[in-house]
Amino acid sequence: MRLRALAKINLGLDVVRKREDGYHEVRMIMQTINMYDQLEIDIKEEPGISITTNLPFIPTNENNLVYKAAQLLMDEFKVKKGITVDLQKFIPVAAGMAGGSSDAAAAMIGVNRLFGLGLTVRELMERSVKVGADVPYCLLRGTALAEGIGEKLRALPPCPDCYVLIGKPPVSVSTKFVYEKLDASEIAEHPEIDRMLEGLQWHNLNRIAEHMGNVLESVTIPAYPVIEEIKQHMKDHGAVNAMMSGSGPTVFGLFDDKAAAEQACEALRETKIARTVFLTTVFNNGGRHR
Ligand SMILES: C[C@@](CO)(OP(=O)(O)O)[C@H](O)COP(=O)(O)OP(=O)(O)OC[C@H]1O[C@@H](n2ccc(N)nc2=O)[C@H](O)[C@@H]1O
Ligand SMILES: Nc1ncnc2c1ncn2[C@@H]1O[C@H](COP(=O)(O)OP(=O)(O)O)[C@@H](O)[C@H]1O
Repeated sequence: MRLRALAKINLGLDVVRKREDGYHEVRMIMQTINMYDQLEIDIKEEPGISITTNLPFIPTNENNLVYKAAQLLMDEFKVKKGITVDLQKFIPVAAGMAGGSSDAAAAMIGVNRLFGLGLTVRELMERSVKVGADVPYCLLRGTALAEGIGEKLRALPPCPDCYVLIGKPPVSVSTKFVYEKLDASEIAEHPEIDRMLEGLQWHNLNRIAEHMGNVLESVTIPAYPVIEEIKQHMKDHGAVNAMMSGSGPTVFGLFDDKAAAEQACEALRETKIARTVFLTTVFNNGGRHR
């Protein structure tokens, strides 16, 4: 069975407070984009989970989020057989795009279908937060408000169609490191998530873009100033707005004009400040995972 694991960007990311257990309560506007990893999942007679991948530096053992997600369901339902998973990664790793979380979500969809477990997407979402805070959203997809640690989700009116330019500098960022460095009581400026919600309600891309903000930039950008350079480059080349996604270091720029987006993409490639440069669109089909 072949499945696509789609990447996300955070159109807005606010941190409300730090909890006793170290996790942070957030208010985020999530958006799925048309950039994806591909999973080929099949049943094998012998028990166990065997993972192969095109990237030599990511784990193929129980540290892979695909392994964790599949094992969670296979243990609960006492599945006797095993699975093989071939994971073709195209989403940048440790980039703030939820690549691993989305692979985990796809693995849960796959195991549920292959073994006929009969769980609804909602039931998978409830279990998936154990694998990672972003996994429930990766199961839901589309435009959504995420609260709690990211697992309390409300589907929102879809983000207006637009072009999304991705630029990832050649550095990797650990989500844990960024949250640990953030002082939640000292956030200078909180993004106006409610204004963004209005923008979505009115289907107004400019209104949404105007209020984009990510409090984690205050940790990641001082560590990697190249992020600011990429943002500025996108804005100078016609982006309606540009911002860091999640804990970074990936920057995305939103464009309402295809020609401008293509020119900005070419110009960013030429600078070589970003290693991965990719032009895509927002994904709003929702519904069925394929
Ligand atoms: C920042 C965000 C924004 O969408 O995404 P990424 O940059 O990772 O893509 C998420 O909040 C990341 O979610 P996710 O990557 O699933 O987090 P987890 O694996 O559950 O947690 C990794 C570490 O981040 C911290 N963490 C995570 C989520 C949260 N709400 N508060 C936290 O403090 C915890 O220290 C945890 O040990
Ligand atoms: N399926 C997976 N794909 C990518 N990384 C994974 C996966 N499973 C576990 N990891 C580990 O998780 C770390 C962060 O993964 P990733 O999901 O790409 O980060 P982010 O959520 O910031 O985009 C990596 O450094 C990698 O070692």
